[in-house]
Amino acid sequence: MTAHAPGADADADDLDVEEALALVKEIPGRTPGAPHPPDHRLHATVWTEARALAERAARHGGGRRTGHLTPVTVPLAEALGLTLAAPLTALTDLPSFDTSAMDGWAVSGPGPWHVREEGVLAGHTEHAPLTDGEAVRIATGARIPPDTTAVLRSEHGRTDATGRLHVTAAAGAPHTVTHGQDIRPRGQECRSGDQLLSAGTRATPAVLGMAAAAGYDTLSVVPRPRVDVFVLGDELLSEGLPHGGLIRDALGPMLPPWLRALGAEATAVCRIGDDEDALHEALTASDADVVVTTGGTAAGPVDHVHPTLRRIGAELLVDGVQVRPGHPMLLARTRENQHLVGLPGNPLAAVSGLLTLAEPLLRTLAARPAPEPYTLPLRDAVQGHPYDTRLVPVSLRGDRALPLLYNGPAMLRGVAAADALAVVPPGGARPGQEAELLDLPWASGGIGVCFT
Ligand SMILES: Nc1nc2c(c(=O)[nH]1)N[C@H]1C(S)=C(S)[C@@H](COP(=O)(O)OP(=O)(O)OC[C@H]3O[C@@H](n4cnc5c(N)ncnc54)[C@H](O)[C@@H]3O)O[C@H]1N2
Ligand code: MOO
Repeated sequence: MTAHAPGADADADDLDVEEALALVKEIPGRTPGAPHPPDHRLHATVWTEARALAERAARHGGGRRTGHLTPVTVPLAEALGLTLAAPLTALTDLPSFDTSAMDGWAVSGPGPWHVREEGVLAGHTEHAPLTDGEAVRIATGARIPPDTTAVLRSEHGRTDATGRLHVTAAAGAPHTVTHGQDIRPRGQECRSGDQLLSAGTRATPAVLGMAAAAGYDTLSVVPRPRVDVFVLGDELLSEGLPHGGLIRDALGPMLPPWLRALGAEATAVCRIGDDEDALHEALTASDADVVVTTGGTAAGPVDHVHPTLRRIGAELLVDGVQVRPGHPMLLARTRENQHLVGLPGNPLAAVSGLLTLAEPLLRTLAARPAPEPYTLPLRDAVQGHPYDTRLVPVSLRGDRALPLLYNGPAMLRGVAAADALAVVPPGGARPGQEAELLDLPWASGGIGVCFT
């Protein structure tokens, strides 16, 4: 199975005549073999630079040097998945008192010991000091009475008929009782004021547990960027079968959970037809940090994104990217604290725009770390575009990436079965060639982790 099948054919169809000719003939004045983009595409941004620009864009908005949104304080349970805005500093010693690590007896000095009447339970307040030769029953986690020298585990001791406690033997030798045995001393894990985690750490379930243990009720975190999604197009149906030239909206159901996996707060999708005034109204009314539009990015008669951006005086930061699919994608600063990512309408082109422009922008606003870049060899050859980077859905099989079919701009069939998108450089890739991979969030983090 290779990528030279339905999707690749569809992608080849997408080349204009000038580009297609460039595949087979040299351009005068150029080094043989070195392709040159046609003039009308020179303004399109190189793919890697577009990603860097999207990351930097966040740093300019609102005069934020770090690029991330202003931190907020939230209850622990609401911090899951967010980034800590301040170091997590212990508010207490841990353990906060000397505790027993085992169920058994707190003992003082060498045995045998006289056992006190009352037991000691976890969470109870301080007990009277032990005297030398004395023991008291103790539970795991209970506060150690003063002058305890060790804890004897319940399975290592027995009381005789007179109530005295003795160490039992194993394999002929008595269990040892060393000084401090099975006692967790106060401050063993940390002292009050110790830094447990640095700012920038992601609040995982384990971090929430650590914070609670260290005395926190709330955490200072970078909030999720709020995203409004505007789906453009008169031809879109929200239910039922395609009919009469109308098709199902594939992006409305896909974008909010995907944006959430990228760290955003995206709830409602606003369906706007091919109506320039409605788009203008929705855009000027939005107070979201980021607006994501779908469709209407090209130069067709009802492609209203560019005219609307001009109308509101937005600054175009990226206007077309040298990537397939998705080359008409755009990024604009609509106002001081708001950006707009214009995703092309073709569904896989929209995915490409999501990973090229929305991911770096949202990651920076949410103060998330950039994913570690990695590569794998491609199992099969992938046909390249002459000038543009290609993003091709792949399935990860052991230590190889298998390029998937049905990777044309209008298709989701490939990406729906994929674990990642392979970055294929201009000119294509040979079998076995290493390709950079962009993981799909559910493949790397688990679907539950991403979308809760
Ligand atoms: N003259 C040119 N035409 C086109 C160019 C070009 O460079 N010159 N680029 C092509 C490429 S590449 C793409 S991608 C599309 C981008 O078009 P738009 O962003 O303006 O999107 P639309 O025209 O609105 O739609 C394109 C296509 O996608 C379907 N679509 C739109 N929204 C959805 C949705 N939510 N769910 C499913 N499908 C959707 C729409 O019906 C169209 O078939 O422009 C090319 N044209
Ligand atoms: O057809 Mo277009 O390459 O952006 O999806």
